[in-house]
Amino acid sequence: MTKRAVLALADGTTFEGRAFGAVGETVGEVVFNTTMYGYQEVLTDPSYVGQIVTMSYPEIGNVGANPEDEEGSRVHAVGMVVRALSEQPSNWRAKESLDAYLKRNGVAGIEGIDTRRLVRHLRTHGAQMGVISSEGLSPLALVERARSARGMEGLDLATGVSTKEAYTFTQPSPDVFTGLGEVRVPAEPRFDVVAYDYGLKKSMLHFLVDVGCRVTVVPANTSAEEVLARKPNGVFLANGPGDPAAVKGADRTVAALLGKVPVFGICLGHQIMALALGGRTYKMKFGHRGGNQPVKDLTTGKVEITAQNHGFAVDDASLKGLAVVTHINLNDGTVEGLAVPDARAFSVQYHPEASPGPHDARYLFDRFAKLMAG
Ligand SMILES: NC(=O)CC[C@H](N)C(=O)O
Repeated sequence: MTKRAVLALADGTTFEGRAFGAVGETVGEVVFNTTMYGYQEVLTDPSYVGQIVTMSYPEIGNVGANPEDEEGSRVHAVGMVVRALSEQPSNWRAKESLDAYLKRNGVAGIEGIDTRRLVRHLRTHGAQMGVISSEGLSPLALVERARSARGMEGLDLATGVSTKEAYTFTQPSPDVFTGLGEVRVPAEPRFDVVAYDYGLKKSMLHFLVDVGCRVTVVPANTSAEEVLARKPNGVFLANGPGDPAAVKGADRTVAALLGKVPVFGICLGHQIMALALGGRTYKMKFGHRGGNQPVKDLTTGKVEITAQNHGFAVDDASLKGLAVVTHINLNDGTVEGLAVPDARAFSVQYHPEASPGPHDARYLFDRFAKLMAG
């Protein structure tokens, strides 16, 4: 039996649909993702903590869910909005339907929504707080609830999802992804890398291993001294949820590492690196989420199609004299990458590990390996 559900936005817009996944109520920032596949990687990416994800592609759930495609240890998004939910998964890797998967993870979804209208609305009026509820409250009461919910700015969510203990990671990408022979993993690791876990995606670790790293993952609040005491060949700054400027002490810690060891940052890691250099970050109107964002590598002139998931960005002007902008987004001109050659440090706002998305930017992991090889 399908239950009626409502999606209410803080600006007063409401949508009616049917509940799927866990029944109940959830509050989060309503954002949209334009990727056509990979909804399970999206849902389990810890960068989506506190967010309700709208998939702009209309048919979602077709390939069900399976354990290998999880990027984090559970569903981290707090809600999901889709147009047409497929109840009959058709894929040899599927273990359960998307509906069952969300139920088991305790996350609420709403289907039957005009996601084209919703996405256009968010694009025009900006990402905003919203509520999904199947508890029979009036849409007006739900709008009130969305209005009084706290937004993303100033929220340190990374510290909460970071690992509590350090651990070592040595597994290359699973065969299902490398079976085409495109990746040759060195027999022996060549580099010891410390990875700061701000809410990392598993694929990043696999890709580091693929280029010859033995990775030690450490909690977000690990001091620079502790990291340097491990004598790593390089430090990796991972992705993560929330406002980069709110991650406690991270900018000072990274500032203390820059110049002492090669550094590579992705997404939240990139934003934290910019802050560590003295730059600024700001909240975007609706962010970039999807697998089709064009980015130009200014160092080679090449354009790559990239996977992205971010709601904050680095302020270009704030980097003047502090770092070189190496990549820009061709849709809106925002900063997509920076480098500090003297410090052997670089970072990108987008996701070279894709998952989901195109693999055009995989070369960046090799770039990091080359930097460490000296
Ligand atoms: N994927 C990420 O690391 C996201 C970074 C940050 N939370 C943002 O929204 O911009």
